[in-house]
Amino acid sequence: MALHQLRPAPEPAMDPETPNILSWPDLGLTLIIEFITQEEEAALIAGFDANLVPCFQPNPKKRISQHHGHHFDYTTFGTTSKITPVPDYIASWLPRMPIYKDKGGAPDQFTVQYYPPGSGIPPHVDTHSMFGEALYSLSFGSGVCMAFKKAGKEEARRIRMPKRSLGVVAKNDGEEAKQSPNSKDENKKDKQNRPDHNIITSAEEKEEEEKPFEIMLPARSLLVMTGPSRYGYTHGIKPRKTDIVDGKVVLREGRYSVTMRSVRRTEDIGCDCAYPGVCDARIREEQEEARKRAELDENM
Ligand SMILES: O=C(O)CCC(=O)C(=O)O
Ligand SMILES: [Fe+2]
Repeated sequence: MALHQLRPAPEPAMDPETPNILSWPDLGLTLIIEFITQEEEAALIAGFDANLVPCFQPNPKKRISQHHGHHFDYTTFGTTSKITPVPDYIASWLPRMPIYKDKGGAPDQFTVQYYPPGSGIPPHVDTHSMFGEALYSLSFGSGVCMAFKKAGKEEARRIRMPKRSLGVVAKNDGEEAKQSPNSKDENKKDKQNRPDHNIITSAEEKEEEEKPFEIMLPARSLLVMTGPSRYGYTHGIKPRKTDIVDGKVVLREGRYSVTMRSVRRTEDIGCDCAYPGVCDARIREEQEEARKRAELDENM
């Protein structure tokens, strides 16, 4: 993302009692610095590496993901029926996580990803209907700038495009190298390297209603997205080799993250957020109504 396309990041609020917590209350965004220790970080890296499929030859330009707990489904952007145990290198610090009972409760879906320098993840909104409100991202190995953009007309249009979202198979964005030692099926299904979630690619991002801004996520920090940042903004990582941190160009290094979500129970599936334009639940309802209307018209 060229610098001129960005707006300055909003200033975080800081409580002198907890200087390691930055928050953007208007966005529902919280960043906890040094959430895990260096030892926990080393254990996470060792655990991830040990979990790589033997002889797996990763594409050095693509990110690699591993799933624990409920497995992420790259077809529906929800979860598969597969559940595997959460490894100790994650379970050990989980009790320290801030849990919001009214925002989905404790996470039970864990995606660990490795981003080689230069790689990223396209701007997207994680599926509203499938996961609880609070989304967590723990960064380790290295930091990275994450871009946020208020979803506008363009995002609403894109999310309605066939094969881009709403539980239909998405097109290959060539971004992610998938390997999961736990599931050959997932690898097969994901052969085409499907993007995560409701992807809004940047290539045709023309009409910028509000420019994106970036926030630096340092190694060992925990980002929590709720409210507007979860439901009404896209988040993503621009594929590039450098970031600007405190006005200085910083070379990116390999970054890992654990994305944590809580899977909504069947009776809770749905969404009544304030962002119907980019809400898969509302769009599905909208499309269902349109289909019924068309059927009625046909029968008249
Ligand atoms: O790597 C990250 O911090 C975020 C990944 C993400 O947004 C996702 O998996 O939905
Ligand atoms: Fe995401």
